[in-house]
Amino acid sequence: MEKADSPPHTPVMAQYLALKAEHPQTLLLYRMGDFYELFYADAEKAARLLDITLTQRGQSAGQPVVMAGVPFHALENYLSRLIKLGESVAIAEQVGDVAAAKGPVERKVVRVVTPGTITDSELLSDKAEALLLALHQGKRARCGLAWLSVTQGRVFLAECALDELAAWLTRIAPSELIYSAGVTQRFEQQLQQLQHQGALACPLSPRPDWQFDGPLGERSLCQHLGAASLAAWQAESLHEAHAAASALLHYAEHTQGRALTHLHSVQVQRDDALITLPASTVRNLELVQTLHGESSPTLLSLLDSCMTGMGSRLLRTWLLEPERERSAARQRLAATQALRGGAWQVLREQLKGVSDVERITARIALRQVRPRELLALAQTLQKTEPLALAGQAPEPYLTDIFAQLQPPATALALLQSAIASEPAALVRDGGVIASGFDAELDELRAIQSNCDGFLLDLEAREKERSGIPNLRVQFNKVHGFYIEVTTSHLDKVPGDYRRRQTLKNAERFITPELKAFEDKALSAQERALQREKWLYEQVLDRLQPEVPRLTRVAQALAQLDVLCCLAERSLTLNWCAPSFANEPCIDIEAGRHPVVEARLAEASSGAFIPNHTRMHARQRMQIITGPNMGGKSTYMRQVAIIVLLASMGSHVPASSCRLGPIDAIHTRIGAADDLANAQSTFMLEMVEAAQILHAATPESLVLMDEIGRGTSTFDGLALASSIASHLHDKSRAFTLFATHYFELTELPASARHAINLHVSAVENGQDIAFLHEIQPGPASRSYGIQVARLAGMPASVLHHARHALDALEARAQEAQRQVDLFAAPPAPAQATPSAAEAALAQINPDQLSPREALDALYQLKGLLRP
Ligand SMILES: Nc1ncnc2c1ncn2[C@@H]1O[C@H](COP(=O)(O)OP(=O)(O)OP(=O)(O)O)[C@@H](O)[C@H]1O
Repeated sequence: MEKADSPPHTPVMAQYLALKAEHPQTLLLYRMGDFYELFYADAEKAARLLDITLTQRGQSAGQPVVMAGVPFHALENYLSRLIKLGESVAIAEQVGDVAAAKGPVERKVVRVVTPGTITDSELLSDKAEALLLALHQGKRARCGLAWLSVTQGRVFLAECALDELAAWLTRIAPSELIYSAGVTQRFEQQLQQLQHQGALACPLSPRPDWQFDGPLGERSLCQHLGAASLAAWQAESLHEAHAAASALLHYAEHTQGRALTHLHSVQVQRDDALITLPASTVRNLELVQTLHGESSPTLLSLLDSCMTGMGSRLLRTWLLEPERERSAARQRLAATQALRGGAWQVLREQLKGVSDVERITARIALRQVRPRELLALAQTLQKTEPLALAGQAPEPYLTDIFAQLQPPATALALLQSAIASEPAALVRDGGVIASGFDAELDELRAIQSNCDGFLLDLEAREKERSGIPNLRVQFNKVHGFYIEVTTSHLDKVPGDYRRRQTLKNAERFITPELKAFEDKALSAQERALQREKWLYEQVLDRLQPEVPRLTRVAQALAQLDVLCCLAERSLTLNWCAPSFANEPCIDIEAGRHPVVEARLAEASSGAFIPNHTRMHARQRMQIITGPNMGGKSTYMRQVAIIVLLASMGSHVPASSCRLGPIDAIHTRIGAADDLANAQSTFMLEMVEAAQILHAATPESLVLMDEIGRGTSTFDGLALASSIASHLHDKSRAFTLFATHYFELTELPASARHAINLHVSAVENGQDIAFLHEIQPGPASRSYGIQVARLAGMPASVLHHARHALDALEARAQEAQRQVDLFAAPPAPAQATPSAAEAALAQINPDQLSPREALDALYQLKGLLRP
């Protein structure tokens, strides 16, 4: 911007540019009076994004200064819009003394607001966590992950193989991802591809490579935990994750402008500890988003009746991170069962209006908390005290939760005595500290409030002294205190009056007594404000040691809220408690799809038809046939949803459910074209199916819906039959396989762990009615033309189709030739060895002298020549 021969920048612009140089990737909002200004390219970008006016003012370094600004009081509104657009914003405030400054007043970037590190309640969704994730490209196709929500104070670590990254990223769903600028180009492309595919819906920012320093990350984590090693957290050997943690902590602290003193725990997530839910499963089962990207109706939207944002966020985590080991699920079920007795109602009533203790606590630790948040915290802590006492329960998990609810007494007492009952929004406005908390503040305030009395008294005295009946003592911001005398009485003005201002019909005066009072009153106001700011900082200091206790209260509130929500949902929706078995099984009696059931109830369009599912070691595969619209997809999804709900420790929509160990839920459903990546529907279908065949184990649940339909009939049929055989023979996963290929119904004849099921429908003349019942055996036919009729297809087309169908069926019968789709294929032909390979096979290296070895090498090389 500054050319060699151009004049230098103005002092203000020089200061701005120095700050901007430290934040090149970030929009810099630079405080000037009542505005935050953006300059040059930032201004142009902000003008575009926020639709604010771009102006030019003056010149600096010989160039016009392009700028755009937002009023300081509307900052939060503009920030929230920028963050939603994925932008990061650095805020430079005036920190120096305006009066004392020579040249521009000192400014500093006090915080950087980024999508993954926001803490302001106004900018955060209360139902979802804002997570910052650092990703490290490790050795041998391993990745290190470290993530945190600044408002939670817990760091998560994980390591995974590169090909599992998509599933991890979908599950974590970060709001912002940082990675090293030194990763390979291929790695970076893969990340961008995940972003295109929707597995990663957040901004990606490269950070300097040196910040991804494993040993440094390990040391920083130890420091935060106050421990000598990470062994107690079983995190000492996760070197790739340590490198990610190093960048994570560096970045998070950089944005907050201070150390994260409230980081108190580290949790390692292992890929074998959680039930694998690949991105496609989360999408296909519409767990947290519909296929159209809306947040309702989904399983989460149906499940979430939590009273607090903390509860909603925890519920989402429980749903997306079910553990393979079932002790947590058992614990939650037992607690829910105890609450179902009636306590849930009372407790939920008390949880109403509870503030977001988790976020407020983090903001205390970061010293960003606002007065009204502290008031809300005090009110909540007051509530949790009786809650802790009321909730005596014989159930161990609940007893634990209630014990944690006991609020820290000192924190509560401090907040109650320190914070005014109706504090101003910001400390700088004053009126935040309660009266009675600090004698000096009370005294300064007394001077202000005695003001009115003194002025009335002075007015009366001056009226009497001067004999001017309409004399008035007043105050305005520009001229301060004055005595106003109308022109007609000017002759009576006493000699010690000094003129301050002349108006059309009056003169304004000051007296020595009034001047002395003015000095005292104005300085009292200024001093009271200073005192309040200081006291507020003192309160924050005294709250710091309480942060861990407050965090535990927050966690207990969140858990209680989720458990009460699960109790309420199970009663309202008539769900049953699942049980867990050690042997492989999925045994569901009268299962329902909860979201479809709710939709039917809402639309009053008939009752949901429950269906049973019986799968065990000797019955692992169901081949499901039947008409379109018959309910195959619904049935398969309902099984997966019930398995997932049971695994997270929720009741389930069924009359009974018994579940063996499950390590993953894989789904291959539907066909959404991936236009962004120019992958055809069929290609995508095969990619997903291939991933499943590689990953599925005998403890996995696999849903395959109409695999192979994206290509020609023979190709599709051939692929579908070989995929089914692989799942049955090799993976031996619990498989629900819905298909329109009748030929596949022959599989159970040769595959002893497979059975045929079909969805029932009845035909009445040309009409068809779906019964939505899963019944044994294959479907007799597919009713495609009847469904087309239901869809409103013109009668002439249906007539034509029916004729064509008759002809096709007749021809098929004539040409019927048994093809055994499931016969084992001959072994792939062995290629005959080449001359070089044959010669090589003859060589025994142990019997060769060095000379002979060299000769052999030349001979082999000779054989390679064309
Ligand atoms: N068990 C059930 N009880 C009541 N209604 C159901 C049931 N199962 C499905 N339905 C209704 O039938 C509709 C179609 O179901 P679904 O999409 O599962 O059919 P499908 O057999 O998979 O069809 P296609 O083969 O065309 O994909 C659902 O939207 C739902 O309204």
